[in-house]
Amino acid sequence: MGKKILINFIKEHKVSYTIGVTFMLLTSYIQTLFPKVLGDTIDILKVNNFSNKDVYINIAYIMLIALGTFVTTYAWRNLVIGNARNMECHLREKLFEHFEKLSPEFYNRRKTGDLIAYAINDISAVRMTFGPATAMSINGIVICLISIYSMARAINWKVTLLALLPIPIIVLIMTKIGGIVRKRFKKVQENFASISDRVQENINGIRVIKAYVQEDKEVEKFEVLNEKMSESNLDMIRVSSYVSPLIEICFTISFVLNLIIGGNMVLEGSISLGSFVAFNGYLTMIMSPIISIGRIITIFQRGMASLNRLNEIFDTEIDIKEIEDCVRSSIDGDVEIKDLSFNYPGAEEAVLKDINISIPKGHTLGIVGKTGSGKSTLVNLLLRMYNVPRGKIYFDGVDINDYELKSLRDSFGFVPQDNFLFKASVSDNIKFFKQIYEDEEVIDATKNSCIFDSVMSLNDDFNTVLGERGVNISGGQKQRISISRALIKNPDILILDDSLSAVDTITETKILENLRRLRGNKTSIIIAHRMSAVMEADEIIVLDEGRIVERGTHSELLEKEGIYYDIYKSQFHEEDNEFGNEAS
Ligand SMILES: Nc1ncnc2c1ncn2[C@@H]1O[C@H](COP(=O)(O)OP(=O)(O)OP(=O)(O)O)[C@@H](O)[C@H]1O
Repeated sequence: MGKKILINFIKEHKVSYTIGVTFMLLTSYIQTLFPKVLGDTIDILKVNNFSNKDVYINIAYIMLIALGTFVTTYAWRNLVIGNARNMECHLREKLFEHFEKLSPEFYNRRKTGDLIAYAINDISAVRMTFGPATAMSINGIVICLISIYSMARAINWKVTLLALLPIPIIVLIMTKIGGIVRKRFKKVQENFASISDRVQENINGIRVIKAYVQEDKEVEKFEVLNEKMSESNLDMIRVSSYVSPLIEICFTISFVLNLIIGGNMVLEGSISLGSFVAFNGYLTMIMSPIISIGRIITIFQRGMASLNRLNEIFDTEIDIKEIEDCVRSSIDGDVEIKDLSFNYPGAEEAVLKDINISIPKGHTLGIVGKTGSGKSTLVNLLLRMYNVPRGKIYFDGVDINDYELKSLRDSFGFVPQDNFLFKASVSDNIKFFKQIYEDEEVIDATKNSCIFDSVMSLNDDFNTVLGERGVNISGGQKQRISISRALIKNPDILILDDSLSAVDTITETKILENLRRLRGNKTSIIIAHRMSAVMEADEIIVLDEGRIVERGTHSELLEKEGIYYDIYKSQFHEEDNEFGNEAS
């Protein structure tokens, strides 16, 4: 898939690539004219009473060569290297698009740092391969071919081949070293991913780390990773450092051979001094691309390793798929769950068992139960965060799998348990960057979720920029801003997953009153640990180990004197005690 994206990109840009490569070939050709003109000039100057005109003509040639090299290099660099930058941008965009489509399950399995490394390092390594390394290869091959041919013409094939004798040895060394570099580079990338993962985790969890005084321990752990990273880099450098000196030695041998044989030929008069100078000019010219072979091979090896890593991600199937003729309309509000059982991918035990629920449009369902009983899993399935078997969940009589994902999820206003705020203004966090809402609507949403006064007391009220993950406001304020984000949508189905847990009981009562007023004819699902949040619901289900063990209205459940009754009693007993203590 990653390779396919690249091939398609190259096909789409074939015109600019063709023009770019043509200019590149032209540059290489023009560059190889220089040693010949220089040799000719020396032969002219060597003669007594040389013609000034001939020298001026050759100087003009040299100037033209410089100008030609400048113009053609400028053109190909803009086209080929420019295309490589565009390719990088295109690849990153595709990767991000792919990331957005992958299910939460994928992110449960992967390390964040790893994914960041894909988006930064690997894509950059691919760009280097298809930009500078490809350009250097083409340029090098052309220069080498023309130079070798010109060397043979300047002296002869025998001396040329003798001078080039060390080159196959150089290529062999390069290929061997390249293989080792690739393996060691993979290790570097893996270590980089671990480092970026740790940094990310530490930044996100800095409060917990500080609260548990774990800073020194974390620094120690980081040092171990950093050492490993440095070690793997040094391992790579240890091998790649051989490259330049080995090549230098090989070329020195070439020059010595050439000096002995070519110098003697000049002395014997079988070749002119100009031809000897031109020959050496070509040999020097070959040196640069041959020296670059090491770098080029390393870039190619890295690029291929990165492309393989990217391919692995691009080939990760988007496991939540839409059918072809999917329903593109939004949900009206009827929810029907039939005999639903669910296992997390790869898990043996079901976390939901034989769930049957019917929520007519406009009703409110309350869900309570011990932690880990499956409440969040149930609402996540309603949003199809995981695949749901056919015939288990229906909205307005239509199977969940028949809905277009966008229409399905757009019908919900979801406040997840681990609500998330962006590093953006309060207003943008509520609108979710959609400029379709009026300021009045933002204000109403905050009033209904009882956060308006708190927002107005912020430095820049609705324009106050929240810290990453909303750190400059309290947990309860964060929850209420997240509720505002759901309410402004006026969704067909509202889901609050334990979203009132950090709100005091008086504010909770106000928010619930507002919800009842606003959502008279709309469906709502409220998950809560505090019974006060679900007491008014049309139906309450009690989950225990993935099963519905009790259901009914608040008063029906109290009459049953089961789990619900026990939790209710314990909570209200606590509150009575609290009030009692306060009064005393
Ligand atoms: N991504 C996951 N992969 C595998 N198992 C999971 C995953 N998410 C949750 N579980 C497991 O599924 C069970 C139900 O979890 P869930 O989050 O639905 O419970 P919950 O009732 O919402 O709990 P809480 O009240 O603490 O939020 C738990 O045993 C949990 O360990």
